[in-house]
Amino acid sequence: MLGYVRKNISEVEYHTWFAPVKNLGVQDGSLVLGVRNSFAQEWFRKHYLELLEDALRSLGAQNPQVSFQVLPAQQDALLSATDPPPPPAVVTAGKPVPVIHPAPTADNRKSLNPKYTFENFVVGPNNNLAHAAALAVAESPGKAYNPLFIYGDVGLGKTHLMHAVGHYIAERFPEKRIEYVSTETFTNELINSIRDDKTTQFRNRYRSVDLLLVDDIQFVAGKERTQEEFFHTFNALYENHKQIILSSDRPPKEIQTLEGRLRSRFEWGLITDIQSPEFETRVAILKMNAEHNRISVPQEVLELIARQVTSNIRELEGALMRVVAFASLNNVPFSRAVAAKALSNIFTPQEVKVEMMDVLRQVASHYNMPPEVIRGSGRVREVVVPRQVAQYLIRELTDHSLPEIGQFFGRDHSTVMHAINKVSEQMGKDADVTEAITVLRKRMQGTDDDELEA
Ligand SMILES: Nc1ncnc2c1ncn2[C@@H]1O[C@H](COP(=O)(O)OP(=O)(O)OP(=O)(O)O)[C@@H](O)[C@H]1O
Repeated sequence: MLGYVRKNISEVEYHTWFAPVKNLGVQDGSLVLGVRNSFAQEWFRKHYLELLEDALRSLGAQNPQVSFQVLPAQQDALLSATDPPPPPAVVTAGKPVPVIHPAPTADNRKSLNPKYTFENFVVGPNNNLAHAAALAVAESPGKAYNPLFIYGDVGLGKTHLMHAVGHYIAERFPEKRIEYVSTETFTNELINSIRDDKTTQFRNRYRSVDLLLVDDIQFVAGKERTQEEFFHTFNALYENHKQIILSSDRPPKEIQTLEGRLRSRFEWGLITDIQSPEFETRVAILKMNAEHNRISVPQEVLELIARQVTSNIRELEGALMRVVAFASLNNVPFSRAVAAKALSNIFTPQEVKVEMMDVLRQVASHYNMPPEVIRGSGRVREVVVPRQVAQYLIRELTDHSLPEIGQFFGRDHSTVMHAINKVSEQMGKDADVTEAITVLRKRMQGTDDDELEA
């Protein structure tokens, strides 16, 4: 099947998407393929389903069916070495599928962040040109665009893309030498080599690589000796058709005090920029991040975070981690209100309107039962009381009308009215109901700082 697929798509696509796929066997007449996350799952459904079915047809299948299943995370860069190991195996049709251990990190990859791969890079209108150029370079290093110059503001994925090219080449050509260096490190190493009389070693090291990735090249501005050295490194690599990728916060023509001969070299290949991601891309990045950390965060919470943090992806990821840490430390479920509170230093909490779903989730968590049960048709007291509490709090904390609340619970507005009256009567008399209302009200209005921050 893979042979068929490979003949029909580019090598880059094949390596990006198909190399990590696992065969999980046949289930109910459908071939199940394991993919790394729900983003990949959607991508496969959209772009490769027909191709895969054709591949099966070419092998004689009459009515080919293919489905995709998200594999448990294997090696996630966001998890630290001390995190517990991923779940042991996926069980499909009764048979355990062994977990595939990642290949040992090759020496030439040690300076590359394992998370920064093409697969983990969300493509949107803001970065699709840079992404396409990086893929082209990864496929034909030294031939497509040399150098590739990627520029953009802080935290928008320049380093990620550079490393992705590095991983891609390292996987396909393990013998190739790859060097990733920040301009600052390059400068410091040069200074040390001059001090220690080791400039020959320094030169040999950088001039003998197959792929040189240099981050933040704008910092060569005003450093004459570094520019001189880099000029010779550049020439040596370029003449030998070795690939160079440079990142910067601005295009070459805007780097002040950059020697003309270097500037013109930076412009020889392709210059491409990365812009700030728009809302949908930000949500997709957050979703992917949450999945990598094996945390299920409701869509509306991801959207709230994506609306608040708009320009820097590193900050966007930081905001998600903050919300996750906050919810887990305070042992409360994810909700827009909790996210707003966790991020209250970034924006003011009153900007966030409490939604019916938020209230329901908080009530469900308080009573330790699934939200659907509270919203369902059960009539036992254990369910009726939380339902009435939820309706009471929704009326108090949101702008929704009785009919709207009724609709949310699949009931009539008079039932909601009855629930609200009932809870009002019990306040101050029934200890459990009084406590539930007090605790939940505080939590959602964000006034119990002491409790949440303790
Ligand atoms: N399109 C994307 N999809 C998924 N994650 C992304 C994307 N773009 C950026 N990131 C993530 O955002 C964070 C910041 O990205 P990166 O370090 O590559 O930014 P940068 O542009 O090199 O920033 P700086 O200018 O500070 O060096 C990283 O964790 C990276 O994985």
